[in-house]
Amino acid sequence: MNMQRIRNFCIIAHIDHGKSTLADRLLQFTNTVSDRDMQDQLLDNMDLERERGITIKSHAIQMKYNYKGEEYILNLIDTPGHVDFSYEVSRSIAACEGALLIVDASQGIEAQTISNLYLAIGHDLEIIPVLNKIDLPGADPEVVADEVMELIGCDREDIVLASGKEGIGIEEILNAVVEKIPAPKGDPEAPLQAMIFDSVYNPFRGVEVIFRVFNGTINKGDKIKFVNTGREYDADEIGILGINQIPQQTLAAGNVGYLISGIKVAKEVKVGDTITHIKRPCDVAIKGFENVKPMVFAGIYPVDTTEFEELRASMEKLQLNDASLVWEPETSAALGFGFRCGFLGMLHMEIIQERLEREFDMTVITTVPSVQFRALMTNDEIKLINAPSDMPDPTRFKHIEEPFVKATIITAAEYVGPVIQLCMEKRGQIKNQVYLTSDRVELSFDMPLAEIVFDFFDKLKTISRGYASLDYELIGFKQSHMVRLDVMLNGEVVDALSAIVHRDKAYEWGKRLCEKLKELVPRQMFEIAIQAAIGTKIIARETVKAMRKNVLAKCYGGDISRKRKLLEKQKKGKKRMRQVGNVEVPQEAFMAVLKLD
Ligand SMILES: Nc1nc2c(ncn2[C@@H]2O[C@H](COP(=O)(O)OP(=O)(O)OP(=O)(O)O)[C@@H](O)[C@H]2O)c(=O)[nH]1
Repeated sequence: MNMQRIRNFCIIAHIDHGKSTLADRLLQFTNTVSDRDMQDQLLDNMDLERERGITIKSHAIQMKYNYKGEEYILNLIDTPGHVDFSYEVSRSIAACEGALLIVDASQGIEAQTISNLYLAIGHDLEIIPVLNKIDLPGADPEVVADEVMELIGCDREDIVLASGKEGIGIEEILNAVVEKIPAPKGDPEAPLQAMIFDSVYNPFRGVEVIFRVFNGTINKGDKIKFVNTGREYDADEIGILGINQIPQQTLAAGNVGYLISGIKVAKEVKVGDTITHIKRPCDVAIKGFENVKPMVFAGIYPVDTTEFEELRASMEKLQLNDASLVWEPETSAALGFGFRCGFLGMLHMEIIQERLEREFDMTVITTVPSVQFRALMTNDEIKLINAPSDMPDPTRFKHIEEPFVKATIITAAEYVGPVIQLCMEKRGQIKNQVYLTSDRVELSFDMPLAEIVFDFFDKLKTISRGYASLDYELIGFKQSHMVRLDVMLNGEVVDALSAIVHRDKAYEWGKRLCEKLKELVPRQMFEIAIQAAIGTKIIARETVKAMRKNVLAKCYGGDISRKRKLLEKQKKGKKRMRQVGNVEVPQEAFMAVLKLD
C-alpha cells in the first residue's frame, strides 16, 4: 500500500466523553464491521472492560475508506482513558500522525482531555477537534467550542459537530482524517524500525505484539530482535488488524500490524520497545521507551490460608497476560502467607482483585495500599519501602522521601474554594490557577501521591458535585516526615493494619482508625482494646465491650435442620474473618483505612 494513502490516528478524550461509541460508528460507516455483527463497544473486548464501560488496554483496528474515488487505509489506535495507563497512552500517541480530540458538548474540557492533548501536541500530532453528544438537550456547543478554540488555537470551522449515538458528523470526521492528518513518513528500504505500542495475551498462540513500522519493511519469517530487551525471535506470522487478524507477507513503513512469534510470557514484550532485524539492525531504538513502574503497593492474601498455593498459581497466570503486575511473596503475622503486589494505580489494583475473584474464583483480602517511599539511610544507601514492614528503625535513616505528583484539576469557578481547601488538607501546594472560560478553572497542585491514592478522587467529586476532573503525573521524590503507625488489638500489633503516614496527620489518623475499627470489629466474649501507636507511644485507644452472642438462643430446642442452617450461616459469616491473637477481625477492617472521613 502506497504510504500516501495511510492515515494513523488515535482518539483522545476524557473518560465517558464517548470515545468508544464514536469509534464503533467509524467502524460501521466504513463497513469494517457489518451492522449485524455490531456489538456495542467493539473495541473493548474484555468482559470486564465492557461491564465497567471503560477501555483498559489499547487496541488497533484498520478501516478502508473511499475518499474522492481513492481508497485509504485508516488505522485507528485506541487508547486507554485512565491515568493508571498513561504510559500506554503516550506510546499509542507516538504511533500516530493525528488525533481526534473528542469533547463532550455537555461537559466541556476536562483534565484528561488536556493531559492527553498535551501528549499529542508534544508528539506533533495533527489535532481534529470533535464536539460530541450534540444530540443531548444539555449540550452547549457554542460555549464548549469557545473553550476548544481557546485551548488548541483552532478556528470554529475546524471543529466537527458530532453525535456518536445518533451517527451525526461521522463522514465529516473521516474526511477530516484523510484531509488533515499527514500521511506517515519513513523509508521502506531503511533498516527495520518498528515500535511496539501494545500487546495482547493469547493463551493458544502466544503474545500478540501490536506495532507500528516507522522505517524499513518486516516480512513473514524474518529473524528479528527487540532492541531494549535484547531478545531474538522469528516473525512466524505478521498481519494487519481488521475485526479479525489478517495475515500478510510483508508490512512496510507507515503500517500498523501484529506479530506472532511464540512468545509465552507478557513480560517479554515491553510497550515502547523497538523491533528490528538481527541482520542489518537499525542504528537507534525509537525514543521514549520506559520500563513501567508500579505506583501503588498492597498485600493480597487468600481469605482461606490453605488456598495460598492456589493464589500463587492464579497470580502467575495473571502475570502471564498483565506485564505491569509485579508481586513477591510476603508473610504477615495477622494474615499468613500472601503477596506484596505492585500496581500502576488504584484502578489497576481493583481490576486485579476483581480478576482474581472472577477468573480464578479466589476470595482475597487486600491490605491498605501504599506508595513507594524511599529512606536515605545513615550510610547514604537508599532503601525502597513498599510496605510498612519495610520501614527502617528511625535511628537508621537520615530522612524519608515520598513521591510527589503534579495534579491538574478542572472545575467550575464556584468550587475553586473548596477544591483548594481539600488539596491543602491533602498536603498539596497550589502552583497555578487559569480560567479556561469565565466559569471553568484549571488548578495545578504539587501533591504527595500517597494522598491521592486513597479517597482523594471521591472527595473531589463530592465537594464539586461531580464537576471536577483530575489528572496527575509523577514529578519526583521529596523529603517528608513519614512515620509508621501501628494498630494493636489487645496488645498485639496487627501488621496488616499498619500504615505509613505523615507525622502531622498521624494523631488524627490513629484516632479515626481506632473509631472505625470499633465499628467494624464485632463484640466478642471478652473486651477488646484497640490502640494506635507510633513506635512504643500509644496515640489513640477505643474499647469494644464484651458480649455473648448465641445464635441458637432463638431456636427453642426443637428443629434440628433449622439449627444447622443457622450454624452454617454463622460459619459463612466467619469466612472473611481473621483471627488475630484471640480477636476475630472481619475483612473490611483491613480496608478501613480507605474509609476514614
Ligand atoms: N447522548 C449521547 N450519549 C452518548 C454519545 N456518545 C456516547 N454516549 C454515551 O456516553 C457514555 C460514555 O460513552 P463511551 O463511548 O463509553 O465513552 P468513552 O469515552 O469510550 O468512555 P471510556 O471508554 O470509559 O473512556 C455512554 O453511556 C454512551 O451511551 C452521544 O453522541 N450522545
